[in-house]
Amino acid sequence: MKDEQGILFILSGPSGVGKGTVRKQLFEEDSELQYSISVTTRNPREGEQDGVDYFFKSRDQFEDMIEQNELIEYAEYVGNYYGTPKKYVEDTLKAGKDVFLEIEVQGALKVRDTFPHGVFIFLFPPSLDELKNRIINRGTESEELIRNRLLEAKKEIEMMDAYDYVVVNDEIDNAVRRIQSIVVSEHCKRERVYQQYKKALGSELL
Ligand SMILES: Nc1ncnc2c1ncn2[C@@H]1O[C@H](COP(=O)(O)OP(=O)(O)OP(=O)(O)O)[C@@H](O)[C@H]1O
Ligand SMILES: Nc1nc2c(ncn2[C@@H]2O[C@H](COP(=O)(O)O)[C@@H](O)[C@H]2O)c(=O)[nH]1
Repeated sequence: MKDEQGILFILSGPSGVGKGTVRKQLFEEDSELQYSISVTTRNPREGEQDGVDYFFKSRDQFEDMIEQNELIEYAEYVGNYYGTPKKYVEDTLKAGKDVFLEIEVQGALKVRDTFPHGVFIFLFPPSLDELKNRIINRGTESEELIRNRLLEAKKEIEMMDAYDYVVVNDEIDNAVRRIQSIVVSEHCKRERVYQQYKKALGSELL
């Protein structure tokens, strides 16, 4: 028996740890989760598409969305805004489907306030050297931006105790398997709660 509401999963962690890579593989293998596409004011990277990777907006457009209360959370991260559209998340959860966010740490902590039953997963690098190598080798940021993202990473890693799960992204396949196990486990927990209620209320629920 499934809960009426879907479950909100939040994947977070420092820049370059592999959130996007792991999320893409997870979605190739798991069609049950719904990805919430974020809004950002940063410029598209080569190959990124509006409405697929992000909704790309100007700062004015983003600030209008803030004023109109259209975002569950937003953060200013290394000079650009990033935010999660409220309507898509609320409607999808209400329809009983699980929603998956991939966002940075300041924003994730704000989501806790409005979705205390969300499942917060911190993706952790096998080492800080490896984290640095991954950002550098991705080749999408200038040296200055890489330095700023690494400075943020240190602060972000300090916040990992606020999460429900920490998943090490040593190998992509391993990290995906771990997240899939979390998804299954969270469904089982909710199933168990339902069974307890069912037992307590007896035939009224049947
Ligand atoms: N397990 C892994 N082993 C080796 N390389 C990896 C692994 N996971 C991701 N990578 C590589 O690390 C780089 C950063 O990955 P990715 O862009 O997914 O990180 P991210 O956490 O989404 O970063 P950002 O927050 O900056 O968007 C990419 O070049 C990706 O191919
Ligand atoms: N607080 C939010 N953070 C978000 C959101 N969407 C993405 N992100 C995170 O921003 C950084 C930088 O992303 P990049 O694409 O420029 O590398 C990264 O940690 C993303 O996970 C969001 O809606 N809210």
